[in-house]
Amino acid sequence: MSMTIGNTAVSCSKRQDFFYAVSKKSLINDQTIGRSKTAGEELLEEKEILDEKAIGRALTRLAHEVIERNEGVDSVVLVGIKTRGIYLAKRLADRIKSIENKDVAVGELDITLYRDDLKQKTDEPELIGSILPMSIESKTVILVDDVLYTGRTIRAAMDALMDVGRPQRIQLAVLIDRGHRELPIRPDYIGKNVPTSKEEQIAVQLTEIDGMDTVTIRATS
Ligand SMILES: O=P(O)(O)OC[C@H]1O[C@H](OP(=O)(O)OP(=O)(O)O)[C@H](O)[C@@H]1O
Ligand SMILES: O=c1cc[nH]c(=O)[nH]1
Repeated sequence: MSMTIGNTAVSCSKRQDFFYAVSKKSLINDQTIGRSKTAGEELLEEKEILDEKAIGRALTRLAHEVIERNEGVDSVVLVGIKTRGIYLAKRLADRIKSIENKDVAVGELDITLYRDDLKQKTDEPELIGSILPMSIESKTVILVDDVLYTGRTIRAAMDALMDVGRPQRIQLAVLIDRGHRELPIRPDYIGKNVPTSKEEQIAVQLTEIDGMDTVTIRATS
C-alpha cells in the first residue's frame, strides 16, 4: 500500500500504516531524524542502514551466491513476494542475466494479512493472488522478499507454492533479516542481518515504487 504526503510518495506496509499516520513531518528524505515531539505525535527516530549503493552491492552479491550455490541457474526460478520482493526478484534476475547471460523466470505471490473477524482469529498472512508464468515442477524456487521477520509471510508463500506444484526445493532470499522468527524458517541468502527490537520497524523503499532506494530503521514507541 502507498500514500502521498505532500509531493512525496510514501510506501506503507500493513505494519507501517500507524507510523506514517503519526510521522508526516519526518519524511523519508531525512537520513537520520532525531526530533522533538509535536502535538499529536510520538517521538520517532529514523536511521538509514542501507543506501542505494549498499542495496546494489548486496543484490549483486546475492546474485553471485545464487549462481554459485545452484551451480548455475538452469533449474532456478525466482518468485517475488508483493510488494517489494517482486522488484527485488526482478533486479536479481537482471543481475544474474548480466553475470551468466541466462534468463531466469520471475513469478509473483501476493501474500496479505487476512483478518477473520467472525472467528476472532489473529491476523495471518494468506495468498490473495499469484502470477506464475512458469512451471515450478522440479525447479529450485527462490522466494524473494524485502524483510524477514516472524516468518509467517514466507510460510504462507511456501504453502501457496506447494499447492500449485512440486518444486525440487525452495530457497529464500531476503534483503533484510531482522530476527524475531516465530517459525523455523531460515533464509539461504541475506542482504543484511539487522538485529532489532520488536519495537523497531524496518522500512525498505525501492525506486520502482517509492522513488528512492533506501532501508531505514526506526523506533515505533
Ligand atoms: O516475516 P513476517 O512477519 O511475515 O514479515 C515480513 C513481511 O512483512 C512485510 O510485508 P507487509 O505484509 O508489511 O506488506 P508489504 O510488503 O506490501 O509492505 C515484508 O515485506 C514481508 O513480506
Ligand atoms: O520491520 C518490519 C517487519 C515486517 N515487515 C517490514 O517491512 N518491516
